[in-house]
Amino acid sequence: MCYKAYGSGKEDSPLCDVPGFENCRMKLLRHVSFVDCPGHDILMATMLNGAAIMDGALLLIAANESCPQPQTSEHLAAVEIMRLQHIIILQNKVDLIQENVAINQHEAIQKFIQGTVADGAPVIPVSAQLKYNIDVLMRIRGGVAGGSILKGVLKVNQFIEVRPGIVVKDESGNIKCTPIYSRIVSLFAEQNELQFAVPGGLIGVGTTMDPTLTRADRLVGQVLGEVGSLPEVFVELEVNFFLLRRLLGVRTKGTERQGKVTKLAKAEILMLNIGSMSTGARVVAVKNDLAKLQLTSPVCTSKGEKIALSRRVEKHWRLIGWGQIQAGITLDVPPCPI
Ligand SMILES: Nc1nc2c(ncn2[C@@H]2O[C@H](COP(=O)(O)OP(=O)(O)OP(=O)(O)O)[C@@H](O)[C@H]2O)c(=O)[nH]1
Repeated sequence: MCYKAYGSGKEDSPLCDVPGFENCRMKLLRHVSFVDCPGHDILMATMLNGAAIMDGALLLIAANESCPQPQTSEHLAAVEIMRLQHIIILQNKVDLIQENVAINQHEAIQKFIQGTVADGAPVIPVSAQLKYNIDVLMRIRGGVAGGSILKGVLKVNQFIEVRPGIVVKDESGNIKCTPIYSRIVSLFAEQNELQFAVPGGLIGVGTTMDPTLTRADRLVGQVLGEVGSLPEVFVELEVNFFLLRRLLGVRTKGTERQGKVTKLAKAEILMLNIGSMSTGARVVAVKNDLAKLQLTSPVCTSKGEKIALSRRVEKHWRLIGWGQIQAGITLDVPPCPI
């Protein structure tokens, strides 16, 4: 799936301009409204009223003045009070200054926002009057997924899916998942832009996904890979397990037995770590070293994978053992629509 921003004059379902999809129509998902806030200090209350309904802010800084100006500090304070977390800083009027002045001011801006809610926000040099870089601003960036590659190669322009994707419960309480389909638009390791990425280290995967999907760690523990290559999505696992004799890292006095790990009990709740996914699980059956575990959230994994088992002991999740997936119940995943 890909996303594009158009002015409100555009038809609701324009034709897609991605090569290969020219005959597909796009679907209108969201309207974005811009509210102009007065910069002058006597109009601060008006600015605050406006900020109360906003999801994000563009903070304009004039490039031909020193930074910070008193009103800029005040506006940034308002952004903090209103807890706006999506901020883009625009260094405007760059047409009026030399490049070295712009670079010096960029550094001053970085110093100014350090430790504030705007720390790490992109600073884009623009000229509103000459429309310089306005296209960069208008290009809504897709979501970025971060993680490590377990096997294979990821390439720019590759079509990918994320599993389990969007998980919902239907009216009867049954879990349903819909994988997210997308395309890789960029790959990063540290600050380096890559054309392809291989296992080892942390990779940032820029995608065409709606950024609200990747925000606030919503996709943590999900698995990303080439369309059609990912393992199944499980809602129940059958594992053969091994329990530790004692809890690790717990001090026990004398011959006290507090630290002993007791057997798994039917209906007890455990926490499982499977790959990078943590999920709760209810023990539905135990026989010798085999246990059936009903998962609180579905997990994309495969038979043979190792899992860590934790139990809540005195308000903390403590490692009590590990296991290996033998079998399980999988969800029917709807086929890729493309
Ligand atoms: N040279 C140059 N002038 C600009 C640019 N952007 C805005 N201006 C000028 O700056 C002046 C102020 O612009 P406004 O858009 O009224 O600024 P504002 O921040 O909305 O001002 P308030 O409404 O008082 O908050 C105008 O004369 C604009 O023409 C730019 O990129 N380059």
